[in-house]
Amino acid sequence: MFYPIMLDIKNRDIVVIGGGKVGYRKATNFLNFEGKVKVISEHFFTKFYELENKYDKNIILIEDTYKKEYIKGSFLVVAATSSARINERISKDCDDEEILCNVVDSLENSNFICPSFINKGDLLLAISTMGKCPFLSKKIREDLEKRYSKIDEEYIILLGKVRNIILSKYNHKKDKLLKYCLELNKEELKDFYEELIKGENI
Ligand SMILES: C[C@@]1(CC(=O)O)C2=NC(=C\c3[nH]c(c(CCC(=O)O)c3CC(=O)O)Cc3[nH]c(c(CC(=O)O)c3CCC(=O)O)/C=C3\N/C(=C\2)[C@@H](CCC(=O)O)[C@]3(C)CC(=O)O)/[C@H]1CCC(=O)O
Ligand SMILES: NC(=O)c1ccc[n+]([C@@H]2O[C@H](COP(=O)([O-])OP(=O)(O)OC[C@H]3O[C@@H](n4cnc5c(N)ncnc54)[C@H](O)[C@@H]3O)[C@@H](O)[C@H]2O)c1
Repeated sequence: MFYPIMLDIKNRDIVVIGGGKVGYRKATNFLNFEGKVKVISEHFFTKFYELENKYDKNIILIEDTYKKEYIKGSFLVVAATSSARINERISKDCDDEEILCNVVDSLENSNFICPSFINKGDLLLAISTMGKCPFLSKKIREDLEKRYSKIDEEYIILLGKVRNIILSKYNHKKDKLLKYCLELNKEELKDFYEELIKGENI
């Protein structure tokens, strides 16, 4: 069973082995969450070189065949080569070193998996099928993106501020007020925030 967890990967050493499209997707997500990513691969998908420009010191590309020394001391590993045999070996090496490992072609050899997700400011929605059908996770992600397209970073920050006022000043009717807030669009929520501050009509 895979337990959902939010992991702080800022400045943590993450090793991705395999520089193809799948390795690229995983590496990009780790970089966006401020991890330090080392990618080991015999060849690199061209878009990797754009990551070098964008993320500078947070990404290192090493053109080589996998060796165990590359994973030593790392926080997380992703085995994303096109060789099932090598991916399995990486998983065993990670077990020996007690490092968490995601193997992109084998659920059985993975002790963590990557969900599909939507991230807008401090809102994070993650979807997983426990590995049964990643394509369904992707489809649900796309549907949710359409459904919640109006939610953005500013809206979440504002909602956090409104909630703080409700909890501190109107705690006795917090359920009713929080429910009401979620019916408002961003502009209406801004007005409601002002009213809460002034203590009007609450
Ligand atoms: C969600 C997402 C996140 C991400 O990658 O970060 C993700 N896979 C995505 C896409 C995708 N993956 C595959 C296809 C082709 C269609 C198909 O086969 O279904 C597509 C669709 C596409 O690419 O369009 C093929 C595939 N995937 C896995 C295997 C191996 C196996 O099943 O054993 C194979 C067969 C490989 C082969 O050909 O041999 C395994 C895994 N893929 C997972 C995650 C984990 C379970 C997630 C869950 O619980 O749902 C898990 C277990 C491990 C992991 O990778 O962490 C990302 C969508 C991101 C987005 O766009 O939102
Ligand atoms: N989990 C997922 O989301 C998902 C999705 C699609 C495919 N897959 C699986 O992921 C695997 C990788 O897919 P891809 O499209 O990125 O493949 P790809 O062929 O584009 O890339 C694989 C990379 O691995 C490198 N490589 C191979 N052997 C190596 C070794 N011994 N040491 C270092 N590097 C090595 C190659 O140089 C290549 O750059 C596929 O085999 C497929 O089974 C997983």
